[in-house]
Amino acid sequence: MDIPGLPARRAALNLVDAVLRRGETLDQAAGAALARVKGDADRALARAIAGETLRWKVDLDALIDSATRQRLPDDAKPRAVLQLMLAQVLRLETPPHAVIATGLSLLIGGPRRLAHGVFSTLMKQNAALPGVPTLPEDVAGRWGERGDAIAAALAEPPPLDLALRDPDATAEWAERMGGTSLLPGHLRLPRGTAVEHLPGFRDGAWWVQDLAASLPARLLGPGEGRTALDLCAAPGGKTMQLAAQGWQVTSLDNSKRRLERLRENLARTRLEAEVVLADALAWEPEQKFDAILLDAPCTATGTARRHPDVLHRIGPRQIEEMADLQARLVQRAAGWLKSGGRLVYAVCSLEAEEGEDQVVPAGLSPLPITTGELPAGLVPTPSGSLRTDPGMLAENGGLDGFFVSRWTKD
Ligand SMILES: C[S@@+](CC[C@H](N)C(=O)[O-])C[C@H]1O[C@@H](n2cnc3c(N)ncnc32)[C@H](O)[C@@H]1O
Repeated sequence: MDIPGLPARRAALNLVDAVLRRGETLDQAAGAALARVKGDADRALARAIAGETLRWKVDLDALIDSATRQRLPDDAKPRAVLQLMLAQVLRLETPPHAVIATGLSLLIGGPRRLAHGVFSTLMKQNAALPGVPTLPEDVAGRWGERGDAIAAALAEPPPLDLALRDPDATAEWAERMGGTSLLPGHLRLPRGTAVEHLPGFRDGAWWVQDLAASLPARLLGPGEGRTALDLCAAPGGKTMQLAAQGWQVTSLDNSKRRLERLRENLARTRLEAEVVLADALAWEPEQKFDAILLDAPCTATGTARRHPDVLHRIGPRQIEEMADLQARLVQRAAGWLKSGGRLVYAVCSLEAEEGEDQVVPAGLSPLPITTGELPAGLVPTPSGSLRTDPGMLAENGGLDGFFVSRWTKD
């Protein structure tokens, strides 16, 4: 018989292992890792332990190394268990006795004694984490001078952002839910707010969408019945925005499972789109579009606040692979645009290869983004694109990292 709380800790260990050793995302790993954990609360606990462990891993390792005479190998199980134990005491305020009972049960023999010794030493020393997580060295190198501000934004999970189906009702919803708004149609609620119990969820009055993620569709403006292709559309955040903005939307994605979520989202919000399951690298449309939104698959490093796994599983190989796929998708999309049409390219990545370094596709020219189209505090780049990162708008709770360009066919 497992002691109470042990399945959640074992699941957290498996989640972290799947990220660090197999390069899976936390979401991909969740299905198998959480299968044996009963109850929403324990599943949420397993995810929280794994998330905080990955968010603070460099600092947790430094604490562990400060308390061992001989450095534990990176892949040693006692190190992995100690990371989880420390994350619980130092980040989730779990009492040490509960952490010891559940943590040490994941080890046997010498490793158990070793982990107990290291943990006790650190507790006696009142070990603490710094105010801001230390970025892994390669990540800090990539993010350069913005690294410190971004790291500061990673210290806590982000607030909850909602996109409202009816932007004219923003003030009404803000008052009803006690949130703040940084743009019409945007509502920000405190972090940890449980989504399903909020008013308006069942009626489809809103959907969860980070402020930065809401900007690409806004940059296509009102649709007035014209056609828009949402390429790489699932689970449909931007499809819903485009439909709500009056576009006649075709939503394409190559993931059947994710398109099912898009369909559920459309049904809940009572918005419409034609849904296409296809590979954008092979598909050919019957007619051209007035607007195309390419929210391309990417490394998603801009979402590190919510998905701290990206701090550990994204490197030059993944970035290059994605940049190459994005360039091919952009080139195909450019050919499907009507003359005078607009193409918005977006990635939730902080990597220049996926953003600033992507070239204007042949046959299109830049349609610069203007300050007036953005929330207060954000400005376009000198070349008229938009670059956001989690360290921006810090006093308002930050936003995800995105890169967005807008082009037009002359
Ligand atoms: C960044 S996500 C899209 C998020 C979505 N736009 C939203 O706002 O909810 C990228 C999507 O690209 C899809 N994708 C990846 N490669 C694709 C391809 N070759 N053809 C079509 N869709 C693809 C993935 O299944 C994923 O749903």
